[in-house]
Amino acid sequence: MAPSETDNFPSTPGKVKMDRSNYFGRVASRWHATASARLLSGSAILLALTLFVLFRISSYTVAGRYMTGANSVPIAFKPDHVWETRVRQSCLPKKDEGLIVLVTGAAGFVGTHVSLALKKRGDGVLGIDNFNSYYEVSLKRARQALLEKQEIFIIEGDINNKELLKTLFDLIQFTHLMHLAAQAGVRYAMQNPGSYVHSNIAGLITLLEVCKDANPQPAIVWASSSSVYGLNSKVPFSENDRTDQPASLYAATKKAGEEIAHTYNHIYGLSITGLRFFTVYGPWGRPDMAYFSFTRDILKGKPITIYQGSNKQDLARDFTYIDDVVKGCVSSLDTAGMSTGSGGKKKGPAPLRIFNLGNTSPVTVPNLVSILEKHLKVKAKKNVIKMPRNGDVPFTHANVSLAHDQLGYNPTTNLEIGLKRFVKWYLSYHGLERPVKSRRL
Ligand SMILES: O=C(O)[C@H]1O[C@H](OP(=O)(O)OP(=O)(O)OC[C@H]2O[C@@H](n3ccc(=O)[nH]c3=O)[C@H](O)[C@@H]2O)[C@H](O)[C@@H](O)[C@H]1O
Repeated sequence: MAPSETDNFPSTPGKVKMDRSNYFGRVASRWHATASARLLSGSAILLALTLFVLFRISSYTVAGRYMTGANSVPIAFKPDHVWETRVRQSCLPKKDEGLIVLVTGAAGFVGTHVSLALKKRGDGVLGIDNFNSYYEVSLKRARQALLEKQEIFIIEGDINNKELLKTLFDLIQFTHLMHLAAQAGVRYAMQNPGSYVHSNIAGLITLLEVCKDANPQPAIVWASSSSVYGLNSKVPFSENDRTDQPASLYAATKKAGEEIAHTYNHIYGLSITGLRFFTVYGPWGRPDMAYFSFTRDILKGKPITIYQGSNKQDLARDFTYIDDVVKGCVSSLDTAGMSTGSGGKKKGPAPLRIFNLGNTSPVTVPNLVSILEKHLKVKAKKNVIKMPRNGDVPFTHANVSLAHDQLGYNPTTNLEIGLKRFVKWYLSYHGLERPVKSRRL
């Protein structure tokens, strides 16, 4: 029977339905055409099978030794002598009473800076990072090289790998966990929601499970986010303001993390401090953030998109410089107080804290762009559009009195100075002495 007209329409856009009878006829006639063709097809199948087996073996070996990617299932982990020695050396404090800190997300922006600061003052530091490809892996590798120069070892592994974490905690008595590994980015949550659940919820729980079983338990400091304030309109944001109206899945996972922290503190006596970071920026920063991607595009002469709120209001952020945030992190570790449990059992109440780490002076996005234009000596091509419904909030503004009182936190870097340092780093990292292809201001 002749095929009807509709049979030849694509079933899915881009996929064309095959005329099966003709297809098999064509394949059959080709198959019987010559003996050499048969031989060739046989070899191709054999080659494909060999390659498949080799690929399976090699991916098992690599993943088995070093771990798996962000969304894969962790598999067996076998440490060797060299690996153990590197772990022990990295964890060795260089001063009496030095902390021994496991830093998750150590190849990330904040993780790199915190690891360096701790090592510099003589603490033992071990990093763990899964080197996922959310943004340029080359930047994470460059940060890793920076840490290696200071004898900080980063284990390539995922925080969902419980076996790997248990191996580490059996090997080393960590006094503290600085948990900075996360799926960051507010808007990306609409594209890849699963990665937020994987890292910010499942990964956090895996870590807490291992910490509560450790003996002694470490004290934990971890990165929450200013985004938990969501649609809260009371300014400046204080720690006891509403955080039950998240505007993005990213914010919702960070808020969930705060509740999960409460549970583990309550049941197991883990000392836990959550830090609400306010749009942290600076050298070695994250390419997905506005100040970084704007710099890249302005230098390339590409237009940048600036979002505007309702009634054409400019969006504003309490941009916070990395050095100030690092001081807040280190001070949080120093003041964390002990976990009280052992063997999975709580022995008494332990600290449970939340702090804002912001700058206390919001700056609008157009102002951020003006400062960048000045430092880059290039005029930006601006495309101003209404803020899409993408999880963004109109503004953030931190009240940091609590962190000031309890951590001695005192941010001192304004956006003008912080961006100047960032631009200097950006140009030298990319080997650009001064902007090229630019329209001078
Ligand atoms: O404090 C946090 O907890 C979060 O801070 C950061 O989120 P945000 O404050 O959203 O920073 P960022 O993306 O740099 O956008 C800055 C501004 O530029 C605007 N923006 C952005 C992109 C663009 O193309 N145009 C634009 O106008 C945009 O609308 C916004 O007004 C971290 O990424 C996040 O991981 C989390 O840590």
